[in-house]
Amino acid sequence: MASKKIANGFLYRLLASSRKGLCDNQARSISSTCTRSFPPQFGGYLRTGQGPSDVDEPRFLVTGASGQIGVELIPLLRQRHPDCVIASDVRMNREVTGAGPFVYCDVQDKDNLARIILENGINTVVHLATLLSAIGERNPQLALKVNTQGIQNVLELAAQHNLRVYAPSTIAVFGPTTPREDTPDCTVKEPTTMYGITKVHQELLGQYYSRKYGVDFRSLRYPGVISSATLPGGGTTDYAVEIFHAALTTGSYACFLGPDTALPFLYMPDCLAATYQLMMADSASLSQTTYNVTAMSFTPAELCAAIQRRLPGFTVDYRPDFRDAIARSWPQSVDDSPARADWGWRPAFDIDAMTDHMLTALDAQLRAKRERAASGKLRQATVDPLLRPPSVHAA
Ligand SMILES: NC(=O)C1=CN([C@@H]2O[C@H](COP(=O)(O)OP(=O)(O)OC[C@H]3O[C@@H](n4cnc5c(N)ncnc54)[C@H](O)[C@@H]3O)[C@@H](O)[C@H]2O)C=CC1
Ligand SMILES: CC(=O)[C@H](N)C(=O)O
Repeated sequence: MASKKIANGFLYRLLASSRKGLCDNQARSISSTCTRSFPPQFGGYLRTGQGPSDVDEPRFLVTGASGQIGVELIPLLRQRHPDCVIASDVRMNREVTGAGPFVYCDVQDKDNLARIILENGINTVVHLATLLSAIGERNPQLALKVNTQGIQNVLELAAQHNLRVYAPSTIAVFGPTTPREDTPDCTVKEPTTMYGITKVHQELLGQYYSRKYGVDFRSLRYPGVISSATLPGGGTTDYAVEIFHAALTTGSYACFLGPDTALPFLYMPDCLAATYQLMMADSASLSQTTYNVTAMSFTPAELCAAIQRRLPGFTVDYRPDFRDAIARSWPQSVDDSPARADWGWRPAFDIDAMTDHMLTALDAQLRAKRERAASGKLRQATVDPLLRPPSVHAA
């Protein structure tokens, strides 16, 4: 055991030195060869827990589980890893809490986080707790606190207890000085929002803990995520979800972005597929800790036209507010070729496939809601979390 640790420490130094000269974000996670140990001089509560990382089966703690991504990622993880997923948040969401264990966890409270992790034999943290871009601009101090303290606590505990960490990043790490078309992974990152600043901090910190302590840290830089199960939590890309609800309820929508503000997007089944694929990927295949992923790019006017082709009476009027300026500081499209090359990422939904499926899924939900309201019963719709349409990006 001792000699294995020394060998790993040596391997770590060797890898670290051979990585000099690479772009930071291209530097390979040392966890590929050093997943189960970290430098022996690391102190604190090292190895006082249950040693959960000695078992192969992942045991997940998901923070921020009541949000847009968590509500759909939790059922997928529970389907694949029965009895191995604990959801947590500072607010309850019946869709998450109703179907498995849920604990209250404010990610700013490191002791409580540590207690949940150790008492439940957690070896993998899926860190989703975040304040998004628009809500973050309304309360930048809170966004700074929650977003930076949360990831710092998670990574510290990961180093101390040998946990794997998946924490999504965002296209909000890019800013007005970044090339806006086909934005690569490794480029200028000078965001203008507090959310973006905290996510650059997260990306760099994850990379640092990976290199220095061997933490298996992985991240996807999501674009706007579109989904039908729950409303998004206060971002700039939320219009692309709200517009579908409006199309099926009132038949008109007041869009807070201008008609020609293009952004990249992912439909939730693709987001879940990418997330799970990266989390389960062989670490030897990963050449960086954070990857761009994308499936489509469109403007509000293009999305409106796609909906109008299916619902001809639908109308949109444009009332751009501060979120339009945020959106215009982000990429219009991103280059995700490293994700495709390293772990075989391929999206399945383009704008038409996504629009068809969103309208069908939301319509079914609205009907079910009306039926439930009429009968006074509570029933949950079940969806296949990794639903695939006829492949549109097969090449
Ligand atoms: N939904 C999207 O379009 C995108 C999401 N992402 C990333 O995906 C992750 C999840 O995002 P969403 O689910 O969309 O966000 P969301 O806003 O829907 O959910 C975030 C959750 O975090 C919880 N939370 C807030 N403060 C907390 C605290 N102190 N302790 C514990 N929980 C707290 C909230 O209650 C909420 O349920 C985030 O890291 C976000 O940056 C990245 C790009 C796009
Ligand atoms: C792109 C994101 O990170 C999020 N959806 C937001 O708009 O803040």
